[in-house]
Amino acid sequence: MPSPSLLSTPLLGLFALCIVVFSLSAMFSRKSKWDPNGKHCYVTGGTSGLGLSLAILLAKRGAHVSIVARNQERLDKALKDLENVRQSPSQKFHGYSFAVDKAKEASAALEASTVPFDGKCPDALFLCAGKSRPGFFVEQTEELMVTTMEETYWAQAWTAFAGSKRMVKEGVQGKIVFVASLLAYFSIAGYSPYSPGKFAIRGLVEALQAEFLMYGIDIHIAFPGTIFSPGLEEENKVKPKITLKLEESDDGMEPDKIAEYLLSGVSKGMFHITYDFIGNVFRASTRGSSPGNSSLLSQIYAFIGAIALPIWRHDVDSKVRAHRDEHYAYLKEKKFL
Ligand SMILES: NC(=O)C1=CN([C@@H]2O[C@H](COP(=O)(O)OP(=O)(O)OC[C@H]3O[C@@H](n4cnc5c(N)ncnc54)[C@H](OP(=O)(O)O)[C@@H]3O)[C@@H](O)[C@H]2O)C=CC1
Ligand SMILES: CCCCCCCCCCCCCCCC(=O)[C@@H](N)CO
Repeated sequence: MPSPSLLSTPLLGLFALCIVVFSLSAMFSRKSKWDPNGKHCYVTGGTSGLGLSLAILLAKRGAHVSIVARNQERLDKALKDLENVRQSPSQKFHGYSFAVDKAKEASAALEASTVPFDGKCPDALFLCAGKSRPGFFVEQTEELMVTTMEETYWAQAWTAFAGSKRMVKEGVQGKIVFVASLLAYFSIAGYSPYSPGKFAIRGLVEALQAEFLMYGIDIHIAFPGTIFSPGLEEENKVKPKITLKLEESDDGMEPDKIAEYLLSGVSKGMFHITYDFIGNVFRASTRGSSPGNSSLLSQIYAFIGAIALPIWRHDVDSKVRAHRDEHYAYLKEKKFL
């Protein structure tokens, strides 16, 4: 039998090699961090939950902030919140009431936001607007299926559509930051009206990230887990019981915390932004060829995923099967059957 010292020599060598590779990749990937100070940041959904937290955080970091949402009262309230954290008299804060899930309105909102900046396009678009209305697939109507795609996918895609045309025409080397969800990596029972739109966002950004290298426009996409927001309270009122149960293993986080992680990911130049254990595991296990997903750390998360995800899948599926009788009773009660 080889002595322990002989065994440890190749192991030590491998360990040293890993450290060298890791340090070299860290050295070469070190870029200067993006700083929102003095930049015009445009935040859709900036009156509630993650969007509001992000708008406040950007204002605290010295950015000019434009927020967009439909409800005027909440816009006014959010603008007061921004005033409360003002860092300098030169900062500009504006609110615009538009429905960004419609192409014309998304474009008009962006146009309006350029007025205080001599017609110049914002430097960064943070696309937080979105809505979730969970439910069972067989209970959806044709209209609901289309509306939910608007509320999730188009609510972000139309702004990116109008924004990127402007950025390219004006030569703005800006940023477009999409907010998907963990449910853009996988899904669970009850999210058929929501997950497809978030998956579609992921598809769009994979194409944009590749194409916009030509313009120097950076694309980012965040994959938050449960956010304790007013939106979550609303969706939980209609969320199927089984969905609530399957979500229990995600602890959830306050919007302020997620806004910090999101902005930190953007500043560091991360493409797929995940920040918690579950997010990192799903990102690394779904990584494909997306930039930044092949680091040593990602390989470790992928290894954990290879073991943990089949176990989780088994658990989720057995909970759904156990729910079958209750679900049929529910469908009868709702007169679907
Ligand atoms: N809450 C959660 O658990 C999770 C949420 N997400 C995603 O994160 C993002 C933020 O969610 P959350 O923090 O819950 O936010 P909220 O649901 O609390 O707030 C949504 C914001 O978006 C605005 N908005 C929604 N639809 C439109 C629209 N069509 N046009 C203009 N503004 C719109 C709302 O204002 P108004 O209604 O006045 O227009 C509000 O400002 C969403 O994209 C959501 O899908 C991702 C993972 C988990
Ligand atoms: C190691 C592996 C363990 C895996 C555990 C995974 C449990 C995840 C459950 C689902 C969480 C859903 C979060 C996003 C919700 C969302 O986007 C909506 N609320 C929209 O508002």
